[in-house]
Parts: sequence; structure tokens; C-alpha cells
Amino acid sequence: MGTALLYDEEMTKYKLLWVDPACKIEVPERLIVSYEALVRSGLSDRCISIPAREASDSEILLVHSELYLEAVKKTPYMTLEDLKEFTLQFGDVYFHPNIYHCAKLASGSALQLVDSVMTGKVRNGIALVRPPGHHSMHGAANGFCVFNNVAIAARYAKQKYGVKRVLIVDWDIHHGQGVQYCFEDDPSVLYFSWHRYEHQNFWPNLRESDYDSVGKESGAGFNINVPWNNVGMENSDYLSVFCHVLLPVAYEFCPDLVLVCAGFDSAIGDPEGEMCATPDIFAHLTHLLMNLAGGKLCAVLEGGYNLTSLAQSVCQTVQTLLGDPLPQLANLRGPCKSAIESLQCARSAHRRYWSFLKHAADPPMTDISTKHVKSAMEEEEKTEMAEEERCTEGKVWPEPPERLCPPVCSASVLPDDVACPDGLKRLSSSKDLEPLLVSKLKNRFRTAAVDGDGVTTFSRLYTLIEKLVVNEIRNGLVLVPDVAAAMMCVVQDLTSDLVKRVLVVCVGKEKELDYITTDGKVLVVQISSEDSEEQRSKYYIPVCLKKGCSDTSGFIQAVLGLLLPLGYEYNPDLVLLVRMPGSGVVDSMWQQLIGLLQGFAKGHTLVLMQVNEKACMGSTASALLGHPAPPLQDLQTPFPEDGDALERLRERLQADWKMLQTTS
Ligand SMILES: CC(O)(O)NCCCCNCCCN
Ligand SMILES: [Zn+2]
Repeated sequence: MGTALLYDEEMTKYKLLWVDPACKIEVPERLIVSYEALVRSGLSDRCISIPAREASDSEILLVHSELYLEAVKKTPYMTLEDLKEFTLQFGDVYFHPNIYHCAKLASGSALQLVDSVMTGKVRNGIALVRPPGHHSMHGAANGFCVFNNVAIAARYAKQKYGVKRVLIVDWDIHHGQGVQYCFEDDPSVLYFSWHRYEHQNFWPNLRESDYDSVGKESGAGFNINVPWNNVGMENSDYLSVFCHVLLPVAYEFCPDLVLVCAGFDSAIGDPEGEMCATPDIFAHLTHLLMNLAGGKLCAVLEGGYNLTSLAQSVCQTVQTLLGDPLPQLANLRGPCKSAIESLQCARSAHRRYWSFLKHAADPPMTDISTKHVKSAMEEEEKTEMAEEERCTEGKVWPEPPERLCPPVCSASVLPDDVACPDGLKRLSSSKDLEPLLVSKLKNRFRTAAVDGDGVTTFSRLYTLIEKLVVNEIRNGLVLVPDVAAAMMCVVQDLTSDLVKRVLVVCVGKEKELDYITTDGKVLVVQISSEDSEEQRSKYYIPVCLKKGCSDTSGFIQAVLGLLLPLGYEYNPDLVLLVRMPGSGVVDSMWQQLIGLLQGFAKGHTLVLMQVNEKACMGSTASALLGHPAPPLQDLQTPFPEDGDALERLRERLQADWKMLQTTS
């Protein structure tokens, strides 16, 4: 299934007609450069173009009052003076004779997108719209927004398709207070927003934008605010919040639909955000949401005022929606102190509502909420981040790297008598192994594992790896007689200098994992039921699940809160996913793991499985081909020991691995 793209140039046909410094950044060019970048890059041709439409009155009334709608209806007939007058009653927004029409098209586009996804016409999609929506409220326009496009879409999805749970992720750099007000008492809509806050000193300066606004009444726990109290936040800060706050809750919430308030003013260069995250971060933020709700994801444009980073960020988002390989994110050095404080506050505020956050630490000593007056230390810290360090318009950043699709997506190396799963390309060619390597293989394993066809298997395995690292093939599945032996070979014989780092993810109880480099060329994360003895090195991290890999709750927690942050920091060139026989990992979890691991190494994942486990080749192939993983249904409360052990493991490792930090 494809990716929908909604765009109508009519929505470029309104603009600010008078002088207002607060509104001058919201210009038609925002939409034009975004769409043109998609056209120029060839991405628009790969999308399924869906026409915009006007939202009807009843659809707009899902969120807004009749009084407000009737008032806005009058604006097309207003004189310039009337428009100015009318605008004065709202904050940081402007009206125009054509903005009502455009606002209906913006909301209608979001609804068209929901229809396309919910009817299965497409898997996911993006609506390039203006005016944006997330600040507008029941009876008021605000922050360049007239109708709350995403809030209307959420209500529409529930009403028309009986969607039970909607996740709204708002990565715009402003707090979508309009969305928060809409759903704060509604447990069927989980609203997550991060936003520049600076202890309530940043627009819209609301006390209720802080982390302690967790929702009300039955909606308590279903509103998550992560305030950024400093500017200059980077990729590490964003990924940490996804791994340690949003994703655990999102997986536990198990939404039927994901809506994204896709504002790109959180990207580097934006005059509003003054952040430093690069456009390719949105490739990963999108990817990390794409295995929720069976891949049903609707992104709706909100803000984004630097025309360069906006266009790049939109392209990064669309390319991921289309399933292209992800760019590697280099040198993630962990969240900054301020981000850790915000992270810790949000986690502790929600630990009573979400079992996946149950073991979150207490809030930091330095209470960062607005009550807290800026201390001399903070003032000093702010001057530390001198003007020039801050990310302003003048900031430059590298073009996002090209994300080339390999000619072959998924290859397989299988015994001749095993049928190749649909969609996979069987690799039969293999270069002859040097005799030296053959003899090494033979005398390393006296077992039959490396008899005649065993050598063939290994030579094909090495061939496959070579094709992965030169991006001829994206990922692969290999069936071997003995996975432990095969893993040793791959890890030890990886001579290719194209592979500087290999992330080995071992699922299931270990046999002998005696081969662990300490030079950092290999990072092994082992998830099993074995009560691991003391962790052997920075590069061998055993995660113990009391009830073993069949405990999906514990497993997904370990993946989100440990494996993902580690993987991002380690930044491997190859991922080796080893399924030990008898691991008991649940199929949907296995597919989720493969899906999430695609975020590393440009998707170069090599799955090693034992021949006698060929029954799960189909689901492995499906995940390797990029099909969304099935949702993890009715997750049990994680085993307390496991949750607690994971927290302690993170605390122990965070000295070596900065991305594991969740406490200041
Ligand atoms: C959709 C959105 O979230 O990007 N709207 C942002 C509104 C910002 C209002 N304040 C502007 C002050 C100018 N420096
Ligand atoms: Zn914004």
C-alpha cells in the first residue's frame, strides 16, 4: 500500500495584509517550497495524490462552537479594516478574505487523509496544509490557526470509523494547547507534545503547557507535555524523549490510528524554535511511529518557518512514509542536562498512569516547573550558551544524506530444500571461499554444521554480507544449521572494512557467547531469560527477562528503553539479529523488533535463524520487506523485577552510554 499526499495550491492564496511582526513568518511560500521540494526530488510522483476538500460545517463543529464558525464565515465579506478589527480578538493570528476557504480545505485535507488510511486505500500519508491547526480552540483562532485540523480529524476518525484509541504526536516546537484542551478529559485520545517553554517564558506562555498537565478526570495520564526549557536541543534530545517517554506509553496505549501534528519549526534554522535538530531527525521520528496502529499514520503540516529546513524536513518525512532506507544519524552524544530534567519530570509525572513508566525515577531535585524562579546558575548556563552557539537563521547544516533504495530489498540464504518466502530473493551465487577460510571454518566447528553444504551456506552468507554493506541489498534472512556457530563466524570473520561496527541482537538464551570484542567493533545486546552474571564489558549487554522472551511486555520495554537508545548511540553499519532456537519470542514482537531495527545501518539487517525455526520465516520476511508489524495486543503489566532491573541496568550503563540517561 502506498503513501497519500494531499496538497492544493488554493491554500497558498492568503497572506498577511497588514504589518504584524508576530505573524509575518506565516507565508504562502511555506507550502510552495515544501511541495516543490517533493516534486523536484521525485517523491511526489511516488505518492498517491489525494484531492483536498472543504470540511463541512458539521465536521468543523466536531471541535469548534457555532458562534465561532458563524463569525469566521463572515470574514470573506469583510473590508480590510473589519478584518483587522476581527483579528484583534485573537492572539498571534491574522485573517484574510480567503482564509476561511483555506481553513476549510486544511481541515478537509486532514479528513481526506484519514479516509484514505482508514479505508485501506493507502497505508499512511501527509497533508501539506495552511492555515495550521493545533493552537485553535473551541471558540477562538490562535497562533496562525483557524480550525484545529488534527483535533477535527481525531474526532472524525472516532465517529466515522469507530476508532477506539487515537495517538496524536505533536512534534511542532509550539504547544498545541488547542489539542490539549480538546482531549484533556478524553482517555481515547492520547496527546503528546514537546514544545519550547523556557519556564513559561516562551509563547504561548501557558502554565498548563508544563509537564504536570497530565490530563483531567478520566483523561488523566492521556496528556503528555515535554517542555524544552532551553533552546539548542539536538537529535539526541528528541530521540531520548521518544525512546524514554513517548514510545513506551504509545506501545502500552496501543492506538488504532496515529495522527501527527507535523510542525517542522522544531528543526534547525527555524526562527521560532531556535533548535539544532537536523532535518533527517524527522525520518527517524516518523519511522519510530510507523509500527504503531498497523502503520496507519496521518501527518498534517503545522508550523515550520525556515523555508530551507522546512522543505528538507518534509522530504525526510515523506521518504520514510514511502519506506525508503533511513539515514544514519551520526555522533548522538546523549541528551543535554536540561532535556534530561524535562524527560525525568515527564516520566515521573506519568509513572502512576503507565505501567511502562512505573519504575521511572523521582523528579529531579531542582524542580524545573514554572513556580521555580530562574536561579543564578540557570542565568549563567544561559549566558554559557552564548548567542552565537544558539541556532538561528544564520545557522548552516549539511544537506541530508541521500537515501538510496538498494536494487534488492530482501535476500535469503536457505538450504536448497527450503522454499523461499514470497518477496525475498534467494541468493544462490556465492564466491568461492578462500581455502584458508574454509579450513578455519572446518576446524572451528568439528560439528557437522560445516559439511559440504555448510560451507556453501557460509560462502553465501559472506556474499550476502558483502552485498549488504555495498547497498546492493537492503536486508537478508539466513537459515543455518547452528545459529550460534554462524553468529561466531560472522562476528569473527567480518573482515570488510566497510563495517566498522556491528550491532548483534541476540534473542533467546545464549549458548557460548565467548567471543566479545572489547574494541567496540561489536556490540552485543542479548535478551533472554538467563540470569546473566555480571555484565562482561561495555560492549556485551545481557538483558534478563524473568519470564523469558515470551514476555512481550518486558521485551518491548527492553527494546524501547535500552536497545533503541544504545543502537542510536552506537550507530552500527550492520545489524545482526540472531534468533536463538526456543527463544519463545512472540511473532508480533519479533516483527516489531525487525521493524524498529530498520532504523539502524540504513536498514542493513541480517537475520540469522535456525533451519528448524523456518516456520516463522514468513513473518520475518514480511517485516524485512517493510510491511508494518502487527500491534502488540493487550500487553500485560511488565514483571516488576524486570522493570526495576531495566532501570538499574540503565543507571549502571549510562556512564558508558549517554543515550540511556533518564535521570539528571
Ligand atoms: C503552528 C505553529 O505552532 O507553528 N504556530 C506558531 C505560532 C507562533 C505565535 N508567536 C509568534 C511570535 C513571532 N516571533
Ligand atoms: Zn509551531
